[in-house]
Amino acid sequence: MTSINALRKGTGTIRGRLLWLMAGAIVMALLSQQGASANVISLTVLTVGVALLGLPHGAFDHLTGARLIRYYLPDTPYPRALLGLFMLGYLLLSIMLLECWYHWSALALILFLVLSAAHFGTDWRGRQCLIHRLCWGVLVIGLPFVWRSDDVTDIVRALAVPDPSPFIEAARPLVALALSIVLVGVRREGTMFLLAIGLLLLGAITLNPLIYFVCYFCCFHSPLHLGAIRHEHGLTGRRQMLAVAAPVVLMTWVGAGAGYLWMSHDHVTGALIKTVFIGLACLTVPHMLVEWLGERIAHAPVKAAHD
Ligand SMILES: CC1=C(/C=C/C(C)=C/C=C/C(C)=C/C=O)C(C)(C)CCC1
Ligand SMILES: [Fe+2]
Repeated sequence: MTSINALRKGTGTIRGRLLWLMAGAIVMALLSQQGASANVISLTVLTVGVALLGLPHGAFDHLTGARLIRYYLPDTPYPRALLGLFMLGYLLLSIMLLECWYHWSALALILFLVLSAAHFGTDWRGRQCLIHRLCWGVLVIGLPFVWRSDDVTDIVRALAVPDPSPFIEAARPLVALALSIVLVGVRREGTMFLLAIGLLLLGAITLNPLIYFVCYFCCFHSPLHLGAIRHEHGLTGRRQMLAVAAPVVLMTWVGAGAGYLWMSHDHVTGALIKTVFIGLACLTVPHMLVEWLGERIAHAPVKAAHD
Protein backbone atom coordinates (compact mmCIF):
# COMPACT_ATOMS: atom_id res chain seq x y z
CA MET A 1 0.00 0.00 0.00
CA THR A 2 2.83 2.37 0.92
CA SER A 3 4.48 1.78 -2.43
CA ILE A 4 1.20 2.39 -4.28
CA ASN A 5 0.83 5.69 -2.43
CA ALA A 6 4.42 6.58 -3.25
CA LEU A 7 3.77 5.76 -6.89
CA ARG A 8 0.66 7.98 -6.91
CA LYS A 9 2.62 10.80 -5.32
CA GLY A 10 5.42 10.24 -7.85
CA THR A 11 3.15 10.41 -10.85
CA GLY A 12 2.05 13.87 -9.76
CA THR A 13 5.55 15.23 -10.21
CA ILE A 14 7.20 16.17 -13.48
CA ARG A 15 9.55 13.16 -13.23
CA GLY A 16 6.59 10.85 -12.72
CA ARG A 17 4.80 12.25 -15.76
CA LEU A 18 7.92 12.03 -17.92
CA LEU A 19 8.38 8.42 -16.87
CA TRP A 20 4.88 7.67 -18.15
CA LEU A 21 5.82 9.45 -21.38
CA MET A 22 8.96 7.33 -21.67
CA ALA A 23 6.96 4.17 -20.96
CA GLY A 24 4.47 5.16 -23.69
CA ALA A 25 7.31 5.79 -26.13
CA ILE A 26 8.88 2.39 -25.34
CA VAL A 27 5.56 0.63 -25.94
CA MET A 28 5.01 2.54 -29.21
CA ALA A 29 8.53 1.70 -30.33
CA LEU A 30 7.95 -1.98 -29.56
CA LEU A 31 4.69 -1.94 -31.51
CA SER A 32 6.58 -0.36 -34.45
CA GLN A 33 9.08 -3.21 -34.35
CA GLN A 34 11.98 -1.13 -33.12
CA GLY A 35 13.16 -4.11 -31.14
CA ALA A 36 15.06 -5.33 -34.19
CA SER A 37 18.38 -3.78 -35.19
CA ALA A 38 18.32 -0.12 -36.21
CA ASN A 39 16.84 0.68 -39.62
CA VAL A 40 16.04 3.84 -41.62
CA ILE A 41 13.10 4.61 -39.32
CA SER A 42 15.28 4.37 -36.18
CA LEU A 43 17.88 6.68 -37.69
CA THR A 44 15.28 9.20 -38.82
CA VAL A 45 13.58 9.20 -35.40
CA LEU A 46 16.99 9.62 -33.73
CA THR A 47 18.03 12.52 -35.95
CA VAL A 48 14.69 14.36 -35.77
CA GLY A 49 14.24 13.62 -32.05
CA VAL A 50 17.68 14.86 -31.07
CA ALA A 51 17.47 17.90 -33.37
CA LEU A 52 14.02 19.01 -32.18
CA LEU A 53 13.75 17.82 -28.60
CA GLY A 54 17.29 17.11 -27.50
CA LEU A 55 19.25 20.11 -28.68
CA PRO A 56 17.10 22.89 -27.20
CA HIS A 57 18.06 21.96 -23.64
CA GLY A 58 21.63 23.04 -24.36
CA ALA A 59 20.47 26.16 -26.14
CA PHE A 60 20.15 28.18 -22.95
CA ASP A 61 23.77 27.85 -21.91
CA HIS A 62 24.47 31.49 -22.83
CA LEU A 63 21.93 32.50 -20.15
CA THR A 64 23.91 30.49 -17.61
CA GLY A 65 27.06 32.14 -18.99
CA ALA A 66 25.56 35.59 -18.41
CA ARG A 67 24.59 34.56 -14.88
CA LEU A 68 28.12 33.27 -14.17
CA ILE A 69 29.57 36.59 -15.36
CA ARG A 70 27.13 38.54 -13.17
CA TYR A 71 28.04 36.35 -10.22
CA TYR A 72 31.83 36.26 -10.52
CA LEU A 73 32.38 39.72 -12.05
CA PRO A 74 29.43 41.78 -10.79
CA ASP A 75 31.13 45.13 -11.44
CA THR A 76 32.51 44.50 -14.90
CA PRO A 77 31.86 47.33 -17.34
CA TYR A 78 32.00 44.83 -20.24
CA PRO A 79 29.39 42.15 -19.56
CA ARG A 80 28.53 41.75 -23.25
CA ALA A 81 32.15 41.41 -24.36
CA LEU A 82 32.71 38.82 -21.63
CA LEU A 83 29.65 36.91 -22.75
CA GLY A 84 31.07 36.97 -26.27
CA LEU A 85 34.35 35.54 -24.90
CA PHE A 86 32.43 32.90 -22.97
CA MET A 87 30.63 31.81 -26.14
CA LEU A 88 33.87 31.81 -28.10
CA GLY A 89 35.41 29.55 -25.43
CA TYR A 90 32.36 27.27 -25.69
CA LEU A 91 32.78 27.05 -29.46
CA LEU A 92 36.54 26.48 -29.24
CA LEU A 93 36.04 23.67 -26.74
CA SER A 94 33.58 22.03 -29.14
CA ILE A 95 36.04 22.33 -32.02
CA MET A 96 38.87 20.95 -29.86
CA LEU A 97 36.75 17.93 -29.04
CA LEU A 98 35.99 17.35 -32.70
CA GLU A 99 39.71 17.48 -33.42
CA CYS A 100 40.36 15.13 -30.50
CA TRP A 101 37.79 12.67 -31.89
CA TYR A 102 39.54 12.79 -35.24
CA HIS A 103 42.92 11.77 -33.77
CA TRP A 104 42.07 9.77 -30.65
CA SER A 105 38.51 8.52 -31.15
CA ALA A 106 38.63 5.83 -28.42
CA LEU A 107 39.89 8.34 -25.84
CA ALA A 108 37.30 10.92 -26.91
CA LEU A 109 34.56 8.28 -26.59
CA ILE A 110 35.71 7.34 -23.07
CA LEU A 111 35.65 11.01 -22.02
CA PHE A 112 32.21 11.48 -23.59
CA LEU A 113 30.75 8.37 -21.91
CA VAL A 114 32.17 9.20 -18.47
CA LEU A 115 31.00 12.82 -18.56
CA SER A 116 27.62 11.78 -19.96
CA ALA A 117 27.10 9.28 -17.12
CA ALA A 118 27.79 12.07 -14.61
CA HIS A 119 25.55 14.46 -16.53
CA PHE A 120 22.63 12.01 -16.79
CA GLY A 121 22.97 11.55 -13.05
CA THR A 122 21.69 15.12 -12.69
CA ASP A 123 18.25 13.80 -13.73
CA TRP A 124 17.78 12.90 -10.06
CA ARG A 125 19.38 15.96 -8.51
CA GLY A 126 17.68 16.87 -5.26
CA ARG A 127 16.10 13.43 -4.90
CA GLN A 128 18.87 10.84 -4.83
CA CYS A 129 22.30 10.83 -3.24
CA LEU A 130 25.37 11.28 -5.47
CA ILE A 131 26.21 7.59 -5.64
CA HIS A 132 22.70 6.63 -6.78
CA ARG A 133 22.73 9.43 -9.34
CA LEU A 134 25.99 8.09 -10.75
CA CYS A 135 24.52 4.57 -10.84
CA TRP A 136 21.62 5.97 -12.87
CA GLY A 137 24.05 7.56 -15.35
CA VAL A 138 26.05 4.34 -15.64
CA LEU A 139 22.87 2.35 -16.26
CA VAL A 140 21.46 4.75 -18.87
CA ILE A 141 24.61 4.35 -20.95
CA GLY A 142 25.83 0.91 -19.93
CA LEU A 143 22.64 -1.18 -20.29
CA PRO A 144 22.63 -1.26 -24.12
CA PHE A 145 26.34 -2.15 -24.09
CA VAL A 146 25.46 -5.23 -22.05
CA TRP A 147 22.17 -6.33 -23.58
CA ARG A 148 22.49 -5.17 -27.18
CA SER A 149 26.24 -5.56 -27.56
CA ASP A 150 26.09 -6.46 -31.29
CA ASP A 151 24.10 -3.33 -32.15
CA VAL A 152 26.31 -1.17 -29.95
CA THR A 153 29.43 -2.66 -31.58
CA ASP A 154 28.16 -1.46 -34.97
CA ILE A 155 27.40 2.01 -33.63
CA VAL A 156 30.75 2.36 -31.89
CA ARG A 157 32.55 1.24 -35.07
CA ALA A 158 30.57 3.87 -36.98
CA LEU A 159 31.98 6.40 -34.49
CA ALA A 160 35.47 5.65 -35.84
CA VAL A 161 36.47 3.42 -32.91
CA PRO A 162 37.83 0.30 -34.63
CA ASP A 163 37.75 -2.04 -31.62
CA PRO A 164 34.62 -1.66 -29.46
CA SER A 165 35.27 -4.83 -27.41
CA PRO A 166 37.00 -3.10 -24.42
CA PHE A 167 33.92 -0.86 -24.10
CA ILE A 168 31.56 -3.84 -24.12
CA GLU A 169 33.73 -5.72 -21.62
CA ALA A 170 34.04 -2.75 -19.27
CA ALA A 171 30.27 -2.21 -19.34
CA ARG A 172 29.41 -5.60 -17.75
CA PRO A 173 31.07 -5.14 -14.34
CA LEU A 174 30.09 -1.47 -14.22
CA VAL A 175 26.42 -2.23 -14.89
CA ALA A 176 26.51 -5.14 -12.42
CA LEU A 177 27.97 -2.84 -9.77
CA ALA A 178 25.45 -0.08 -10.44
CA LEU A 179 22.53 -2.53 -10.31
CA SER A 180 23.83 -4.06 -7.07
CA ILE A 181 24.17 -0.65 -5.41
CA VAL A 182 20.64 0.25 -6.47
CA LEU A 183 19.28 -3.09 -5.21
CA VAL A 184 21.10 -2.81 -1.88
CA GLY A 185 19.63 0.64 -1.30
CA VAL A 186 16.22 -0.46 -2.52
CA ARG A 187 14.32 0.69 0.57
CA ARG A 188 15.76 4.21 0.55
CA GLU A 189 15.42 5.04 -3.10
CA GLY A 190 11.68 5.31 -3.46
CA THR A 191 9.32 3.65 -5.88
CA MET A 192 9.75 6.17 -8.65
CA PHE A 193 13.50 5.65 -8.95
CA LEU A 194 13.08 1.87 -9.06
CA LEU A 195 10.29 2.15 -11.60
CA ALA A 196 12.56 4.38 -13.70
CA ILE A 197 15.36 1.80 -13.55
CA GLY A 198 12.87 -0.90 -14.53
CA LEU A 199 11.90 1.20 -17.55
CA LEU A 200 15.55 1.69 -18.54
CA LEU A 201 16.05 -2.08 -18.34
CA LEU A 202 12.92 -2.74 -20.39
CA GLY A 203 13.97 -0.23 -23.06
CA ALA A 204 17.61 -1.30 -23.21
CA ILE A 205 16.77 -5.02 -23.44
CA THR A 206 13.89 -4.84 -25.89
CA LEU A 207 14.73 -1.91 -28.21
CA ASN A 208 17.60 -1.18 -30.53
CA PRO A 209 20.06 1.23 -28.82
CA LEU A 210 19.23 4.20 -31.04
CA ILE A 211 15.52 4.11 -30.26
CA TYR A 212 16.19 3.31 -26.59
CA PHE A 213 18.33 6.45 -26.45
CA VAL A 214 15.61 8.57 -28.13
CA CYS A 215 13.01 7.29 -25.60
CA TYR A 216 15.25 8.25 -22.69
CA PHE A 217 16.79 11.45 -24.05
CA CYS A 218 13.74 13.02 -25.68
CA CYS A 219 11.04 11.84 -23.26
CA PHE A 220 12.88 12.14 -19.94
CA HIS A 221 16.26 13.89 -19.82
CA SER A 222 15.67 16.78 -22.19
CA PRO A 223 12.14 17.82 -21.06
CA LEU A 224 13.19 17.49 -17.42
CA HIS A 225 16.11 19.83 -17.96
CA LEU A 226 14.09 22.22 -20.10
CA GLY A 227 11.63 22.50 -17.21
CA ALA A 228 14.48 23.24 -14.79
CA ILE A 229 16.01 25.84 -17.14
CA ARG A 230 12.63 27.49 -17.57
CA HIS A 231 12.27 27.77 -13.83
CA GLU A 232 15.88 28.85 -13.23
CA HIS A 233 15.90 31.64 -15.80
CA GLY A 234 12.31 32.73 -15.19
CA LEU A 235 11.22 32.04 -18.75
CA THR A 236 7.47 31.97 -18.49
CA GLY A 237 5.94 31.36 -21.90
CA ARG A 238 6.75 28.83 -24.61
CA ARG A 239 7.21 31.67 -27.12
CA GLN A 240 9.81 33.30 -24.91
CA MET A 241 11.67 29.99 -24.60
CA LEU A 242 11.54 29.47 -28.34
CA ALA A 243 12.84 32.98 -29.02
CA VAL A 244 15.81 32.44 -26.68
CA ALA A 245 16.66 28.96 -27.96
CA ALA A 246 15.99 29.43 -31.68
CA PRO A 247 19.24 31.22 -32.72
CA VAL A 248 21.46 28.63 -30.99
CA VAL A 249 19.40 25.70 -32.29
CA LEU A 250 19.49 27.09 -35.85
CA MET A 251 23.27 27.58 -35.66
CA THR A 252 23.66 24.03 -34.39
CA TRP A 253 21.56 22.65 -37.25
CA VAL A 254 23.75 24.52 -39.74
CA GLY A 255 26.88 23.13 -38.01
CA ALA A 256 25.46 19.61 -37.97
CA GLY A 257 24.47 19.92 -41.66
CA ALA A 258 28.03 20.98 -42.51
CA GLY A 259 29.39 18.06 -40.44
CA TYR A 260 27.11 15.65 -42.28
CA LEU A 261 28.23 16.94 -45.68
CA TRP A 262 31.87 16.70 -44.57
CA MET A 263 31.36 13.03 -43.70
CA SER A 264 29.05 12.18 -46.58
CA HIS A 265 31.79 10.18 -48.30
CA ASP A 266 30.75 7.63 -45.67
CA HIS A 267 27.61 5.48 -46.02
CA VAL A 268 24.47 7.53 -45.12
CA THR A 269 23.91 5.48 -41.95
CA GLY A 270 27.51 5.92 -40.80
CA ALA A 271 27.52 9.66 -41.59
CA LEU A 272 24.25 10.21 -39.70
CA ILE A 273 25.35 8.23 -36.65
CA LYS A 274 28.62 10.16 -36.63
CA THR A 275 26.87 13.51 -37.01
CA VAL A 276 24.42 12.80 -34.18
CA PHE A 277 26.77 11.24 -31.61
CA ILE A 278 30.03 13.08 -32.35
CA GLY A 279 27.95 16.26 -32.69
CA LEU A 280 26.31 15.53 -29.34
CA ALA A 281 29.71 14.89 -27.77
CA CYS A 282 31.18 18.15 -29.07
CA LEU A 283 28.19 20.15 -27.91
CA THR A 284 27.44 18.40 -24.67
CA VAL A 285 30.92 18.46 -23.14
CA PRO A 286 30.89 22.29 -22.89
CA HIS A 287 27.15 22.10 -22.02
CA MET A 288 27.89 19.72 -19.13
CA LEU A 289 30.66 22.01 -17.87
CA VAL A 290 28.41 25.08 -18.00
CA GLU A 291 25.60 23.15 -16.28
CA TRP A 292 27.99 22.12 -13.53
CA LEU A 293 29.32 25.66 -13.04
CA GLY A 294 25.76 27.04 -13.08
CA GLU A 295 24.64 24.51 -10.49
CA ARG A 296 27.49 25.56 -8.17
CA ILE A 297 26.31 29.15 -8.05
CA ALA A 298 22.61 28.23 -8.04
CA HIS A 299 22.96 27.30 -4.35
CA ALA A 300 25.52 29.94 -3.45
CA PRO A 301 24.43 32.47 -0.81
CA VAL A 302 23.82 36.23 -1.00
CA LYS A 303 26.43 37.17 -3.64
CA ALA A 304 23.81 36.01 -6.14
CA ALA A 305 21.70 39.00 -5.10
CA HIS A 306 23.50 40.88 -7.91
CA ASP A 307 21.40 38.77 -10.32
C1 LIG B 1 27.81 5.78 -27.83
C2 LIG B 1 26.49 5.08 -27.59
C3 LIG B 1 25.56 5.54 -26.68
C4 LIG B 1 25.85 6.75 -25.88
C5 LIG B 1 25.35 7.98 -26.09
C6 LIG B 1 25.65 9.12 -25.25
C7 LIG B 1 26.70 8.99 -24.23
C8 LIG B 1 24.96 10.28 -25.41
C9 LIG B 1 25.11 11.45 -24.59
C10 LIG B 1 24.34 12.55 -24.75
C11 LIG B 1 24.40 13.71 -23.86
C12 LIG B 1 25.42 13.84 -22.84
C13 LIG B 1 23.42 14.66 -23.95
C14 LIG B 1 23.33 15.80 -23.06
O1 LIG B 1 22.36 16.34 -22.75
C15 LIG B 1 24.25 4.81 -26.45
C16 LIG B 1 23.11 5.52 -27.16
C17 LIG B 1 23.95 4.72 -24.97
C18 LIG B 1 24.32 3.37 -26.97
C19 LIG B 1 24.90 3.30 -28.31
C20 LIG B 1 26.28 3.86 -28.40
FE1 LIG C 1 21.69 17.43 -20.87
